[in-house]
Amino acid sequence: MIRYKKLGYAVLCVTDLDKSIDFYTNIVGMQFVERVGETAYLRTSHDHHNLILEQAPEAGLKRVGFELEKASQFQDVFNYLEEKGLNPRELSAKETQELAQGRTLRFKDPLLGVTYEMYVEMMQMGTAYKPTNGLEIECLLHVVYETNQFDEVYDFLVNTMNMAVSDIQGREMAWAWLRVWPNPYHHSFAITKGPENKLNHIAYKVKSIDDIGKQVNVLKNHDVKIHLGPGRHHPSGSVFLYFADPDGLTLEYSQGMEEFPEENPREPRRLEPSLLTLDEWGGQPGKDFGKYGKLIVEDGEVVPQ
Ligand SMILES: CC(C)c1ccc(C(=O)O)c(O)c1O
Ligand SMILES: [Fe+2]
Repeated sequence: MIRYKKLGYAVLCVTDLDKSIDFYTNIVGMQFVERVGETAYLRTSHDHHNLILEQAPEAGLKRVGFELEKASQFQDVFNYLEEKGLNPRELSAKETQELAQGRTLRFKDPLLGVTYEMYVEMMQMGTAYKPTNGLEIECLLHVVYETNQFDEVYDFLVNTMNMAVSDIQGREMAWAWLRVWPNPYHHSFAITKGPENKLNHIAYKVKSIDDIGKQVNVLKNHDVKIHLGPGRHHPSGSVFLYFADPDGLTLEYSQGMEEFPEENPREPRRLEPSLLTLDEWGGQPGKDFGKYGKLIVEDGEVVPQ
């Protein structure tokens, strides 16, 4: 049984690392930690990193890191993933030291090829996170895929990765919002049915509604494309704002998401597939919403679409 502390970090491949470091610090509000060669570490908390940016020929999502609830659980999770045939690999001491993490394992999503990592004891920085531009991010909140293997990916995330279902959408399910139980947030992962296997967006939780309002003006002043928002999602109840990073990847700022108790959580709901479910305030996503971002396989291959 996997028990998660949280969705800890994502690794994004970017085509111009300097430009992306500038964007994720000065526009998004993350704090730069360090750059080692073609890899940059950024944080939104005491953690050493909550986002890694890697210079690459194509933009997309390469890895997702989950922090386990307890270090004592690490070996059991390793054994469980091995039993499931996922071929986990424990990182060497050199690799974990580079990452500033304790014991860490990696395995590939058998359907989509993205690497998942489970780690414990990420190094805690001596100073509190200080937003670079005054907009306060609290954590990486969720990763969303579009997939043409919806039922299989759903089955894997729920029955193998042990994610809990918070809500689904459609008569024939076409959206699912999943939480990394017992972490309380409504979803740390979501999937939507579509023609491709790709990244849809990643979301960061901001501290207050003011951060969303202020960000609208920051984005306008810097000519950054706003895809949708501000608006309110019906599933999680959060207020959101979506915008494009320098490679066109869709990022979300989110505030006020529903939190679930560990004991006796409410049942998942089957929600109507309408635009008003996605935005109660009636917004329509721009044409580039969720359009860019490959799912990148660690050894360099791109997963077939
Ligand atoms: C991608 C869509 C528009 C979506 C829908 C609902 C929520 C939520 O309830 O929080 C999201 O975060 C989304 O990204
Ligand atoms: Fe989202």
